[in-house]
Amino acid sequence: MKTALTIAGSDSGGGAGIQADIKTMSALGVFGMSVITAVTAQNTMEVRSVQNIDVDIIRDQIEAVFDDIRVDAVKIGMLANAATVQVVTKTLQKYKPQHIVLDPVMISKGGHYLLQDSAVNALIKELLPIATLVTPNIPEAEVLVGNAVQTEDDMYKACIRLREMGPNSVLIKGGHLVGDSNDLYYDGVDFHWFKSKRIATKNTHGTGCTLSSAIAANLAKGVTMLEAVQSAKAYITTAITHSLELGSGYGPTNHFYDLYEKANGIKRDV
Ligand SMILES: Nc1ncnc2c1ncn2[C@@H]1O[C@H](COP(=O)(O)OP(=O)(O)OP(=O)(O)O)[C@@H](O)[C@H]1O
Ligand SMILES: Cc1ncc(CO)c(N)n1
Repeated sequence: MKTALTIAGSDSGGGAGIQADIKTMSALGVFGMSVITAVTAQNTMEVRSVQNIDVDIIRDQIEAVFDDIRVDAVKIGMLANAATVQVVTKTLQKYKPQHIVLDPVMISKGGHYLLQDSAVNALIKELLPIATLVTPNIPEAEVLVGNAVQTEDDMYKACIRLREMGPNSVLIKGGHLVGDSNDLYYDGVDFHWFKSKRIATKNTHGTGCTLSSAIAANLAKGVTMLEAVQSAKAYITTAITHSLELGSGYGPTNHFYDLYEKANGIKRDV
């Protein structure tokens, strides 16, 4: 069985973070493993409090997995602070996984900081250069490139700038723009739009986590990056279409695999 490792924060509400990642990996038939960087007390409405995990146990979790189990792809989400960014980078450099999908999580939908401002530099200087793919949303892309990203033309420019910062490829997600929900991919040679109509729902908690985990799961199965992003976009679109009316805030996406299978005529390959 193919495997994927998520390095991210826990969301007690189950819609984002580690929980969304492992649900996505399982739905796509990949064995999910986790390194927890922070524990958030969170629901569909808010992040109430956060306990960051000590860097020693973060390093130990990564080593425990890699020293024993084959890791076909890594997904990185919430990293909380600069010390965590540094220990994750250093430990991954030791094991050199083939695929690292970096979702540069910064702020929750409710406005809570999930990455300290002081950690952004470390993320740019240390982690971006070892990423196979970086998947910022619009506000994250703006922070990383240092200027506004509001139009399609801005998205092209930001992709080029982000690629110069070191990752092999870039996917800027358009979920935060008005109009359709189109994501722009760039690998240094070609641009590619992954398009979907905007689905009229407030239940989009964890969409970024789900998308990046689906990409990592697909890469673990050995498809190309373009194919991995293409089918992950189909997966997230189905998961949002059938998102769940749970809680009073931003409800979670739906990882019921049969929906994805039916919507896309795809058969489970495990
Ligand atoms: N209302 C929507 N309809 C269709 N697709 C959407 C919608 N909202 C987001 N998406 C898609 O979901 C994926 C995640 O994008 P988004 O910009 O929401 O990420 P994010 O802000 O990092 O998510 P989060 O922080 O909740 O995990 C992208 O492929 C985006 O196009
Ligand atoms: C733990 C965690 N990671 C990521 C996000 C972003 O959706 C969140 N809300 N919580």
